[in-house]
Amino acid sequence: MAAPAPVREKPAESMPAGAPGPSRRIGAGLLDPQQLWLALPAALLKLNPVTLARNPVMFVTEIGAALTTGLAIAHASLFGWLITAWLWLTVVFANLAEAVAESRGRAQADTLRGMRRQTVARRLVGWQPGAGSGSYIEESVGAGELRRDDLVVVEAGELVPGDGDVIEGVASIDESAITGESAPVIREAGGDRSAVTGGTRVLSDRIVVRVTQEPGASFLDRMISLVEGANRQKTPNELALNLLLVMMTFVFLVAVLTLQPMAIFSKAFMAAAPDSQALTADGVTGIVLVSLLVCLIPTTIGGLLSAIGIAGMDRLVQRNVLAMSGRAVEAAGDVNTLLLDKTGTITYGNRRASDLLTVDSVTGRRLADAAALSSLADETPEGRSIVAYVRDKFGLEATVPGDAAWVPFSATTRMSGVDLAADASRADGGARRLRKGAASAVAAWVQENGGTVPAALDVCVKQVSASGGTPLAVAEQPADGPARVLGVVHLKDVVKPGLRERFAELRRMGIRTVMVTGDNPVTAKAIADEAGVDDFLAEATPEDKLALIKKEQAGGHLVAMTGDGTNDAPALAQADVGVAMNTGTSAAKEAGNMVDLDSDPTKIIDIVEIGKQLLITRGALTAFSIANDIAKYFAILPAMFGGVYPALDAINIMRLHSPTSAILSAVIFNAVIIAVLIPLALRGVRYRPSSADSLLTRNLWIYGMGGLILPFLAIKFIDVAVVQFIPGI
Ligand SMILES: Nc1ncnc2c1ncn2[C@@H]1O[C@H](COP(=O)(O)OP(=O)(O)OP(=O)(O)O)[C@@H](O)[C@H]1O
Ligand SMILES: [K+]
Ligand SMILES: [Mg+2]
Repeated sequence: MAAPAPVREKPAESMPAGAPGPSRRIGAGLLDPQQLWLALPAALLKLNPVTLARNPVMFVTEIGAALTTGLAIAHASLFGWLITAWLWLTVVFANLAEAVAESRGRAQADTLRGMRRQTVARRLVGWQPGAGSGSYIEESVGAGELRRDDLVVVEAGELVPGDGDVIEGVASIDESAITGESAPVIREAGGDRSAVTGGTRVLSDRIVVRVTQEPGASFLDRMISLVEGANRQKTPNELALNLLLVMMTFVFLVAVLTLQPMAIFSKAFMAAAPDSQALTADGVTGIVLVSLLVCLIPTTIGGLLSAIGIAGMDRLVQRNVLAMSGRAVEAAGDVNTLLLDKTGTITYGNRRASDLLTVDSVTGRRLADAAALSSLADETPEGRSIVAYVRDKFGLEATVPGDAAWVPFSATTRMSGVDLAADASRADGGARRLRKGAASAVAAWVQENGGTVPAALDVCVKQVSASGGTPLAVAEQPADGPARVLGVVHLKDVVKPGLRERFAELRRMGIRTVMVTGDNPVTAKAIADEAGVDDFLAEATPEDKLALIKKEQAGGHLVAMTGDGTNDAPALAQADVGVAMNTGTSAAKEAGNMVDLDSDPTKIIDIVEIGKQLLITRGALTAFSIANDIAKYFAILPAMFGGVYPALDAINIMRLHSPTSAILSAVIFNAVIIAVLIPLALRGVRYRPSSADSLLTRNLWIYGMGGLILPFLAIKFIDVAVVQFIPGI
């Protein structure tokens, strides 16, 4: 088997824009008028009151439009029909915003669905690791029939039939169908790069995969429903804002209803004043009241709210991040602390044996033999690399001894090894126990078993660690004597490039980066310095990682965690934003609430920016919406009652042509502003790295003031145009 190629290298600072693949399609945020046109049928379907009822502001607007339609039919007037048309347009524009946001995902969902081809799976029955070919049977089944824990074999040229973890073998895999990245990636048994995704293609070698999905619940299925926004749940923030909008709508509804007697009263008055006939015609009072209500309720934000949320998710998908919950996207906007796993996240994650260092009088051969023997059943990449290194360097072909009890690696013990029974066929055939692992764990094991730890171990460990390598101490215990240290294996890994600049950027955004690793403090420090993180936690067990997150959260911080390993899973689940590397294990991907298809730890910067932008866009458009409703109040009220209550003339600052033109202009503005703001809702307001608070305040001011001033100018302008083009208004 060929030596595994390094994981694809990928500059961390730039995304290859426009690279092929399903996730990079429409230019981010740009709204092409054709998109609006194509989304129109979907927008019209959304007029169905049952669907619209989920959006209370627009639901009330639709009821209003239905009412004025009835009134316009009963008492036909140009004014009545114009208002009715613009009220319906208001609802259609709001639906259009949501439909356009959804349509961007739909195109991608179609591409993905095309990939969900029915493949044939080669299911293994009765298979055991290392089993010979006669001991199990292979059967062909449709990929759709695979269940969790089924075992399948996939060979070069075949499609992986379902999501799962590699449990035997190493293969290079083409994941471009999912990630849009054409360079093949390595997937291998045992380590943190074991997850494979259904629909990807094995390019070389042969792997056995344990299926981790139930039918219909694959990664691809989840990705499809995600990009379609099919079962998008409202986030807690959205629900809170929605509640506020409902309350405002209710208050204005009551306010407008209580105007009804006043309106009737003023109608009697106005009937006496022959110059203001317009508002006294039959049916007009109802139309005016509905117009007033629709202008006062927060239609702008009510119409754009859901599009803002969908667009935020969509922006993530365009950067190859799949967010499983909208809540996580919002939390990302407020993150203060970022924890990163070392191996596989900050480094490429293929730790390989590169040297052996003996202590005291131990011979290199003896250390090599012990290291290889203790690794024979160690299916981690580290374990396999040790066997391969010893074979290549010493020509030693370690064979599986008859009676061996394997001790598998665990992140908690940080050791692995084997207990060998006496074997006369070997030169050193006595029974013995071998261990390899983190130096502190192995040293403790040696002491527990009657041995002493030589000073030379510390020297070797420091030497390896100082270079950023991972030292694995190797020790043995003969049946009749104390345990002793044999030496150290140097495992090398490579730090991903470009991290330093990106972590500096995070610092500017007010986010502290902390590397957490199971490795020793010296290695951790070397890698932390090289990568430029703010802080690190070494010799961390999965429990330590979890505890660190809980501690940060107890201090009121929102925590993001990026990781790839099964041992990161509890922490990924606990974090407010848990980003799993796509190269990682299924456990990690299931625990987190986001998956980065590019496995780029600095992607969190984009995620945070998108989260902040989402929060700011929503805040800004809410401020704008409420401010411009206030302005409309000044346009309509004086127009309605100015003739009856001359005192109202004081607030009639707009001096619009006539009561009817004033009301029509306000309704037109109210509808058009939704359409005008669709691109902004989809693209998000401009974002520059700086603290979220000051940004939010600044935007609230800009959009609040803008929302207050703009309607005065725009309504005045529309009024002039209306009078110009529609005589008799
Ligand atoms: N196959 C193995 N056999 C024995 N010991 C190992 C093996 N792999 C790793 N170790 C030791 O256990 C320690 C913890 O490894 P683990 O992969 O759990 O780290 P981690 O917590 O995921 O942190 P990171 O991935 O950031 O390095 C390693 O630093 C190493 O000393
Ligand atoms: K409004
Ligand atoms: Mg790890």
